[in-house]
Amino acid sequence: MSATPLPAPRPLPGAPAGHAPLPLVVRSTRIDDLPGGLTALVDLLPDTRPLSWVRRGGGIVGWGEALRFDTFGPGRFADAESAWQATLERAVVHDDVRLPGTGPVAFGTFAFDDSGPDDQADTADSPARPDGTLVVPRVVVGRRGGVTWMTTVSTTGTLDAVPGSVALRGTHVAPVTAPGRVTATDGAVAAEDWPAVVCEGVARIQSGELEKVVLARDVVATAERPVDPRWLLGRLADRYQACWTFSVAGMVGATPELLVRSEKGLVTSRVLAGTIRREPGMSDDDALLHAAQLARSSKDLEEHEYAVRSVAAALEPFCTSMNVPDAPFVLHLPNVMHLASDVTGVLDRAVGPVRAPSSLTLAAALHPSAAVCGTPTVVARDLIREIEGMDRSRYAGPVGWVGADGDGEWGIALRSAELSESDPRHVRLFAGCGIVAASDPQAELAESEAKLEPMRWALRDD
Ligand SMILES: C=C(O[C@H]1C=CC=C(C(=O)O)[C@@H]1O)C(=O)O
Repeated sequence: MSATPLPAPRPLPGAPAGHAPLPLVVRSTRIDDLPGGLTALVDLLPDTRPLSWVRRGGGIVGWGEALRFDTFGPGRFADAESAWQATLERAVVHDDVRLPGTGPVAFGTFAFDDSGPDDQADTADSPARPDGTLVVPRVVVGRRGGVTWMTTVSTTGTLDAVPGSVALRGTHVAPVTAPGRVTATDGAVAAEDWPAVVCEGVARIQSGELEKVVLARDVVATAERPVDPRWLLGRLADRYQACWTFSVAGMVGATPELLVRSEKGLVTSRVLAGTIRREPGMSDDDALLHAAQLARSSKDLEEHEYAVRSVAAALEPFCTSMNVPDAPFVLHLPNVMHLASDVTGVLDRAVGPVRAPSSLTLAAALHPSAAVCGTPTVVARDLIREIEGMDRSRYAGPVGWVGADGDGEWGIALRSAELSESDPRHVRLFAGCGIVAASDPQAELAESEAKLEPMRWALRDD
């Protein structure tokens, strides 16, 4: 698919045809009547198109669409950035809170690859699926430290009359519905056939064509009832506390991997690669033994090193100084443990035409890291296209949010699922594994099952 011109934003309600769009009027105010707890934010969400970026009870959730931009092809990031900048130019902002995530905010989700599958439809009946989506919600509720706020976005050119807390009390949220019985079937490549795909990846690496490739598979889950994204979000936010629980335009998950956070000139990336399974019910002592085994595994350390190098190389041009840890730590999650490195840098304010690059621009520069693609990047991406046999859609692409000053947080959409637009009972779950010369295909299949566990568990009706 080729780049298409920047799509015009959907017409604003209240905007007279042929006239310049009305300004977006954005107001953030403190609110103080929200209970504490890991799911307090996601519990506020309505069932339709909920937006979420939540971790350890903090973060932001949103609902309603004041504006939405869909972008396509290789220009998916740049077009979204231009649309966001144009939106900000006509925004009138009253921000009484002034924290990261207050004021105007856009949630986004982007496809892994910049060329969709050849057979992707593009007709009036079935328009092409966008490769990037930015949504400016009508309402955002956020929490950071002890401060909770609400942002409202008006497209009628006037300040909403009702202040945050009052508006929140008046919000009616439909009860969350459980999915009922869920059955899972093979996705594009059957589980039993997937080791052969990994075998091919290993053979290409051993032949010297490349050093690492990340290969993924999908599973299709069908629920008895339409899947309520809030069912998934509440369970994930509660259990996967070290992860960022996200929901944007039908892409839902709890990712442990932060592609980039940009905040007040400091950039951070949590790089993950190298995995060991954590069996259900494993004792803390056994978990520590497993962690030590992972930290010594040369195969996992090699996988990790490629990922760290790719992130450091992509961030370097934007930074005046950087800290790249010499050795990873082990991140403990309920289902797996990962080798992890937090790469940090100080943003060079002089880079970029007018001001420092936004978090979205940084995410675009970092994507795809070797945690989800491979080394060298282009060879790995081509091999994925050639042998993976699956449309990744937005799995392993950037997902997160950007604010008015460009600061924001973008994760990699892992441990994720894509809700079907056409049948709300259908969900695609994804998992992938970094493959190096020493990878064992059956062990990678088992690892992919462990990585599917969070979404399988989130879909469970118990
Ligand atoms: C590609 C995925 O995980 C990446 C992140 C952490 C560890 C990984 C690994 O050990 O292979 C992967 O690089 C996935 O969860 O689908």
